Amino acid sequence: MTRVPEGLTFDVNLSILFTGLPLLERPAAAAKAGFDAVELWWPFGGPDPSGAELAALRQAVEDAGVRLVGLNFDAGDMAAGERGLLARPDGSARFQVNIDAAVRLAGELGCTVLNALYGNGPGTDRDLAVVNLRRAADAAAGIGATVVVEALNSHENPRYPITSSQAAFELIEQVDRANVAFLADLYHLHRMGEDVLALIDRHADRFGHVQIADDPGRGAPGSGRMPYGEIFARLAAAAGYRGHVGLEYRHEGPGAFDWRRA
Ligand SMILES: O=C(O)C(=O)CO
Repeated sequence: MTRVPEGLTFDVNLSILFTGLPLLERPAAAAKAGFDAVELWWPFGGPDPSGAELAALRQAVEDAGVRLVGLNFDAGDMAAGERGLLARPDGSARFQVNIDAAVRLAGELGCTVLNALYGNGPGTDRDLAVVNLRRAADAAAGIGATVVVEALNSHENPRYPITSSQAAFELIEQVDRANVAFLADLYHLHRMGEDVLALIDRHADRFGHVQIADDPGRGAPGSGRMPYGEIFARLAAAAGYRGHVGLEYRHEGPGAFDWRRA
């Protein structure tokens, strides 16, 4: 049972929840479940989808009456384990093509958070990542959006080089753009042994977005051992962060959001 204080707003990640439905039916399912905001990993097979594909997604989001509040840039073949293109010499051209399409879609839907995953090694190139992040940030600035950098856990992502809040902060500092911030995915950080309560207390003002799941298992809050009652209380009290909290957990069958009613 998890107490949710006033002042926290949640959105549903439609790439990990409602996956039993076709993509275009998921925004309406989120609305029916009581949400007015959703987020997405890049949902297309390539970096530059057709106008018809983009229009269909836009229509589905608008018809459902929800707002897109987070969108990942194309991160390669996520189902095959790829986790971003930013720093990959063989993926950088694809990332650059995607910047336009992702920023355009985000702009049309009023989405102000764009997540750029770094890319798996071996062979990632830090300088390339910095160049690509600056390009993405400069394009995102044109629609008033922030680009976020996420740390993933190394148990599930053994070849992903950014696996701590500190590593993400260092990259963000190196990029040196006002609209580049940290995506605090509390599940990944907790799996890496970080003290997520202390992170919220000390660094909430550096968060551009927050995502949650419980650890272990990446299920709903309450399914694992993370102190979500306290996490929510600290997030609500933190002076620095007033954005959405993305529900990025797996759940099969009914009851995915019962923890909110508890
Ligand atoms: O790949 C993952 O696990 C993510 O959280 C991507 O945003």
